[in-house]
Amino acid sequence: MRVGVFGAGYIGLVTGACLASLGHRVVVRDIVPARVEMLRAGQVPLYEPGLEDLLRQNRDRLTFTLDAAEALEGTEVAFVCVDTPPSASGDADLSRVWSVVAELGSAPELKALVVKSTVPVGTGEQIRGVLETSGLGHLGYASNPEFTAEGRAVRDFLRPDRVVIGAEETETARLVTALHEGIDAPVEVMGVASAEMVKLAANALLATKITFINEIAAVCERTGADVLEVARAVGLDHRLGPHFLNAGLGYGGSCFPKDSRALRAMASNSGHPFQLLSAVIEVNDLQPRRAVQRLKDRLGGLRGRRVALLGLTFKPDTDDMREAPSEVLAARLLAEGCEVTGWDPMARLPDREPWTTRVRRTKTVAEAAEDCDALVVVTEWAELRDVDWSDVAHRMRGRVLFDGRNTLDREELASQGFVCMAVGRATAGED
Ligand SMILES: NC(=O)c1ccc[n+]([C@@H]2O[C@H](COP(=O)([O-])OP(=O)(O)OC[C@H]3O[C@@H](n4cnc5c(N)ncnc54)[C@H](O)[C@@H]3O)[C@@H](O)[C@H]2O)c1
Ligand SMILES: O=c1ccn([C@@H]2O[C@H](COP(=O)(O)OP(=O)(O)O[C@H]3O[C@H](CO)[C@@H](O)[C@H](O)[C@H]3O)[C@@H](O)[C@H]2O)c(=O)[nH]1
Repeated sequence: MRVGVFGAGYIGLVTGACLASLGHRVVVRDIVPARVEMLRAGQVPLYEPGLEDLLRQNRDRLTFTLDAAEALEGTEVAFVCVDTPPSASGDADLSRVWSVVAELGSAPELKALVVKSTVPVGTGEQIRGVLETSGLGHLGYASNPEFTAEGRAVRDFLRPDRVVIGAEETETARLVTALHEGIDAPVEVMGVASAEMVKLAANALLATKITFINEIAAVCERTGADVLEVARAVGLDHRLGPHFLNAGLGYGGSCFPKDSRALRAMASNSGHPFQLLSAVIEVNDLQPRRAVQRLKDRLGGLRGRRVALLGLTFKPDTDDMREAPSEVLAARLLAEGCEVTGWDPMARLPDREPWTTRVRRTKTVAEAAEDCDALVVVTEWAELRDVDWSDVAHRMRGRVLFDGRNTLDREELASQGFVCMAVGRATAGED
């Protein structure tokens, strides 16, 4: 089939490359000239494991354009993969989705519009109404939410737990199902509103699970229990499962924070105060702040202290800094009068943020740690396992290591002289 993909970001590029690998001809359209030029030159404007190879292997079936008409020429299905960031009110900003809808114009071969972007429930119905009034009522409409996680997006797309297709007409559901031929996963076909809700509900539940274990961790710290032991045994209950029970510095990224706020706003708009979700959002906002407070207590104040943040991205294996807990940590530490250094192998730092200009970024962990009072592991990059920690310890003026992801071997670190703080666990290496 010939497919047009609108948006060449994380989801658009992964969708385009994966659909091409399934044998479809794909035109990817973006509005940023530099992005399209890079893609045409065979470069990938973002880091996602496996994506560059997949784009290269399928370049015969993939083209990139700035021109909406070119993306629609001969196209049977148009995918909307544009960003839906939070607006000031917390509601999702759908302006980019509406831009794509406005661009559809007359595309004689177009059979269906498929929205992959995460949108509030009811968006599909609104779009269908607009298509109807603009003479495009013959187009099929589907919601096909995407569940890939960054860092494993290609694998998630090609081997998902399920494919969700929301469509009101059988023909559209059949068309979108056919596009996924070659993917071995259950296909759940349902109404458009339900499909839109599945995406928001899944993200909210995952965010709640993380927040729940972070709350348990806080109680563990006060009572002598160890959250790793607790989470492991709790997760063995097949009704609960072991996933998303890693206590840490809070969830970040382009989805959980934005989608939980959007679901809360949507619920409020419908007259239902989603109190559980409000609590999740509040607890998560506090999580990195709590870590700064603990560090302050440990160091006896933060003014004049030097602290290194190890890992800046919201999670490993991505360059994405959207809503990364490191931002709050850096901003808080700077506000408390610390000097802050930062190490990350991949982060694309937003150059307009005031905090990024005040954090000295280093190429190695050892450089970041030079003369520091404390280190904070913010992102559990695999590279941290290969660090020569005894060398790092000798470069520091203090010995505190706050493992914000419970990822390092704290007994070994303690034997090298570190005072190893953790989330939901006792501090190791105290005299
Ligand atoms: N990133 C993820 O892991 C993920 C996972 C599942 C769902 N989603 C959802 O998918 C959507 C896209 O997320 P993303 O992370 O890929 O965003 P992104 O910001 O990485 O990419 C969006 C792209 O769309 C382009 N764009 C904006 N307006 C356009 C237009 N009118 N026509 C064509 N292109 C346009 C932007 O220039 C940008 O390149 C969001 O709704 C997000 O919530 C994201
Ligand atoms: O046990 C855990 C698991 C995750 N996190 C944090 O949660 C955030 C999100 O992690 P993850 O879910 O792995 O990454 P995303 O790429 O944001 O993917 C989520 O958001 C996407 C966008 O909607 C969805 O498609 C995915 O299914 C969903 O997992 C990160 O900051 C993680 O550090 C924890 O703190 N503890």
